[in-house]
Amino acid sequence: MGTLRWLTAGESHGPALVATLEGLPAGVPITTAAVADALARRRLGYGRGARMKFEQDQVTFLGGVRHGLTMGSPVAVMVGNTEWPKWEQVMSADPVDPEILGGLARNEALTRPRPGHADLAGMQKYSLDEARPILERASARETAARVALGAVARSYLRETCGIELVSHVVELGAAKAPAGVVPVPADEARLDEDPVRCLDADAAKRMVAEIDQAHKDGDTLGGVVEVLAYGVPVGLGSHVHWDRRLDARLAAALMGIQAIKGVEVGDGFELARVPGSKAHDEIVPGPDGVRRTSGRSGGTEGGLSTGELLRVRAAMKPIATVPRALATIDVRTGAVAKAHHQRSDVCAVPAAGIVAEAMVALVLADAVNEKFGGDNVSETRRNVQGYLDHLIVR
Ligand SMILES: Cc1cc2nc3c(=O)[nH]c(=O)nc-3n(C[C@H](O)[C@H](O)[C@H](O)COP(=O)(O)O)c2cc1C
Ligand SMILES: C=C(O[C@@H]1CC(C(=O)O)=C[C@@H](OP(=O)(O)O)[C@H]1O)C(=O)O
Repeated sequence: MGTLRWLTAGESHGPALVATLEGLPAGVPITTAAVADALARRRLGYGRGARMKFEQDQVTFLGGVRHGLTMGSPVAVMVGNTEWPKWEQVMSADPVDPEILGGLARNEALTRPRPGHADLAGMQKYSLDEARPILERASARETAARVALGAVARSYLRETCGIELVSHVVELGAAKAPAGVVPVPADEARLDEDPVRCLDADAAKRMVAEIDQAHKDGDTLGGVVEVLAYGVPVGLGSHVHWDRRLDARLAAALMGIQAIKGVEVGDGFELARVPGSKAHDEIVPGPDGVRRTSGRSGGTEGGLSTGELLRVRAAMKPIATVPRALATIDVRTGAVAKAHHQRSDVCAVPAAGIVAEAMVALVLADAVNEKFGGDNVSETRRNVQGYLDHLIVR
């Protein structure tokens, strides 16, 4: 909707993912190391599959950044797959000798679509009789490209508005963190050290046990992540049209993450179950300006940010590649079969939290860019300050 544009391309087992981000001002600090750190956080998490251990993300900026600062030109970043040599023939852009391909186990036709993945509907839509060309792009490997751009967006938010994000896992399978656990940005290192990125030690233990049990049972798990954004100024997004609403933009961005099936803003669905007197955040005067007595709205009202803590949640369904494979058909014969299964994550909820942070960062960066503009971050900063200094109600 706003003024930033971004795209990703690349397949799960291709040579690399690429991502571009257009519309940022000059002067946003970003380095290869900062992006690599963000990508390393996405690979963490108890329950991830073998691939996360042996593969690395190789980061290369291809444009838009010079000596650690953006230049105002499109930022282009490449995330290389170190697994590529094993897939060079299977995923070659150019035709490969069928005799060579025929001898590769890796190239075996995937004709038994997995319920819950994009396999079957993708094959039907694109008229393909095997799932490889579908799953390669449906795979959440693509989220590495988003996280790379999210690192740039986060830096922009920090530099212009002092916005800081933090995410955590609030539910995993049947295990729940106690209500009211609200991390601050300074908790990030502690969260990243926890195997399930949960701040409550007892809940974290129960979450790990859930994953162990699922692993034993040949099963998979989903969960719920929460993203918090501190320092969001009042007035991002707008009430004037559906696609300008900040809550709608956040929901679309979170729902656009692979396997996310539900989004809540603030207390979300719970708000539907309580009377108005217990659903809203009362307005009171305070020494530093108007304040709210609670944070139920999650920091948006009428599609606008309120200046309070922004809080959104995303619910992830369990991984579709269930080891104890689900019923399907073989699309070439029509016969009843078990879905194809290779290595896979048992649970990727902690990683989904890092991806959710990136998506929230990109939405907020877009909304900040739209409201405050500027061709250099110093100009954006002046615009932010000028706006805050002249707020009609403070
Ligand atoms: C970080 C992350 C890792 C994932 N890892 C796997 C995996 O190893 N195996 C799998 O079948 N699905 C995995 N998924 C989920 C699939 O990408 C997802 O189920 C698929 O795209 C279909 O989901 P959809 O119905 O939301 O499109 C992962 C998702 C995320 C966000
Ligand atoms: C590669 C990543 O996640 C992948 C996401 C994914 C899926 O189906 O979404 C399936 C798995 O890939 P593979 O089938 O090759 O083992 C995950 O490892 C990553 O996050 O970097």
